[in-house]
Parts: sequence; C-alpha cells; structure tokens
Amino acid sequence: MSVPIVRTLAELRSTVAGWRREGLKVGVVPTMGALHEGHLSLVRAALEQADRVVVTLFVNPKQFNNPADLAAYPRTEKEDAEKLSPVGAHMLYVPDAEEIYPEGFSTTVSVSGVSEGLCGAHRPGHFDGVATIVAKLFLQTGADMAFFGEKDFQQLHVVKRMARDLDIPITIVPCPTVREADGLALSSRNVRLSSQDRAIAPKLAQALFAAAEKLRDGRLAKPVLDEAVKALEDAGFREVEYLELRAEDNLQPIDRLDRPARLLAAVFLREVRLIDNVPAQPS
Ligand SMILES: Nc1ncnc2c1ncn2[C@@H]1O[C@H](COP(=O)(O)OP(=O)(O)OP(=O)(O)O)[C@@H](O)[C@H]1O
Ligand SMILES: CC(C)(CO)[C@@H](O)C(=O)[O-]
Ligand code: BAL
Repeated sequence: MSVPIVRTLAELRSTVAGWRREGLKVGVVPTMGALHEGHLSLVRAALEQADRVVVTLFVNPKQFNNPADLAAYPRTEKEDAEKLSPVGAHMLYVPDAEEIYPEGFSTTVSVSGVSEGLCGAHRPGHFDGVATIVAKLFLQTGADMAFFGEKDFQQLHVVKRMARDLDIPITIVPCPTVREADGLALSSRNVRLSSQDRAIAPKLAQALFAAAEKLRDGRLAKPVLDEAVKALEDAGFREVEYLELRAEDNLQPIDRLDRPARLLAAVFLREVRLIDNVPAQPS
C-alpha cells in the first residue's frame, strides 16, 4: 500500500487526533527527503516502538547557511514515497512552505551551549534553523517519540536540549549511523560525489575509527588528531573543517579519552561537505 501524503497542518492534526482517540502512540521521523537506508532505519526503529509513524519531508531553507547547498539539495518526493511504502510508515507529511513559515513568521528557537563549535562554528545560523523547524514539527505532529540519526550527532544534542528546555513532551530516540560496506556514512549528499571522490570518501570513517582506537590508552588527543588531519589531507580531502574529541554526554571539548566520548569531523571533497562521527571508549 502506498504511504498517504499529507500537505496541510489541519489534515495532519485531525489524523493524529484520530489515532490518539484510539490510544495509539505516535512516532515522528523528521527528514529533508532524498531518502536512503539511513532514513529507513529510523523509520523501522520508529515502527518497533510506536503504533503510528509520521515521516516528515521539508527542505528547510532556514538551516542552510549556503544558498548553493540549498539549491543543490536533492528533491525526490515521488521516489521517497515509493521507498517508504513497503517499510510501512503511516504518513508522509510534506508541508507546504506556508504551513511552516506563514507570512510574518518571526520566531527563532536558539539553543546555546551544545550548538556552539563543530558544525555550529562553521554553519552560522544552521542550528537555529534546525531547532526552530524541529520544535515546529514536534508541536505540529504532537508525537510521543522522535527518531534521529547519530550521524548528525551535534544535531541530536541540540534537539534533546531544545525539547527539554521547552517542556515538549516527547522522547528523543537516537539511532546508530548506517554505513556503506566500505564504512562511508550514508548521506543524501553522497550522490553529489564524483566517482573519484567517492573512492576517497570512506577514508574519513576509517581515519576516525583508527584515531578512536589510538586514543584508548588515554594519551593527549592533540597529536593523534593532528596526525589524522594530515592523513585526510594527504588522502585528497580538500579541507578538514574540524576533527575534534568531545564528551559523549554534553559535547564539551576534552583533551584525552578519559570518559565515553565522540570523535567528530567535517570535511570537504571538492564542494561536497561530509560529516561523520564515531564513539570512542577509554580502555
Ligand atoms: N547514515 C545514516 N544513519 C542513520 N541516520 C541517518 C543517516 N543519515 C541521515 N540520518 C538521519 O536522518 C535524519 C534526516 O537527515 P537528513 O534528511 O538530513 O539526511 P542526510 O542524509 O543526513 O542528509 P545530509 O547528509 O545531506 O544532511 C536525521 O536524523 C539524520 O541524522
Ligand atoms: C532534522 C531535520 C529534518 C530538520 O530539518 C534536518 O536537520 C535533518 O534532516 O537532519
Ligand atoms: N543532516 C542535517 C541537515 C543539514 O545538513 O542541513
């Protein structure tokens, strides 16, 4: 059966209200479309924990700091609906722009702390855009649970903080990063890689896993990370925007692996920006 597509807030609300009257638990999976196995893994996790699953598809202009990136973002609604149907999602919510940003829209949700540094330092305004749209999607859907990928690890922290601070009654469920066989994290932006760059791309995950292993003995992180950056540059990455070790629970910078942590990186292959992160555990 094909997934029903809903474009208005009124229809979304009346459908969810019907589910609630039946006592059903609702899960939401926010996306910007161009769906791949990473997104489908979130939908499958949602179907295991919720009775009804709404996938949202909205390419949110407010979170794009780079107009060229927004213009190039893949838009594949028909294919997305075809991919979702066999998985069993109950609704694809594709809001018209005016359902999200009506004339006169003037509110921004801004999360300090966890949104600073890393992607926050390099994509000005990005996490304000994410927090604002995600707050709206939580309130519009009234979902009990929301599913986010660990691939966007800083985003996950921003969303958790935002929901807690605004008392939005929703449980945020983190889901592991899905990777290609060679280790490359699935991403909608991967389709923009040339075949040459696609061959280089998995070296990012490989470098992160290798550095996480080297840090296990608790020595200072800086030389290990500097070496990893150099290896990435030598492998053909045009720029390593950041490669940092941060505490798992609050994303604070740490200088050695003395608690559960994440190694997070953003790199460029030509004009395509890729992010990835891996867990790092002290021995
Ligand atoms: N490889 C992946 N594994 C698990 N979850 C993922 C993966 N890629 C994306 N997600 C999650 O899917 C949700 C929607 O992400 P989004 O639509 O931005 O996809 P994306 O592939 O990350 O796109 P892009 O990389 O271009 O930003 C987010 O919660 C994101 O973390
Ligand atoms: C959470 C999200 C759908 C908000 O637009 C987006 O940032 C994404 O796709 O990760
Ligand atoms: N996956 C986060 C969405 C973005 O890059 O804008």
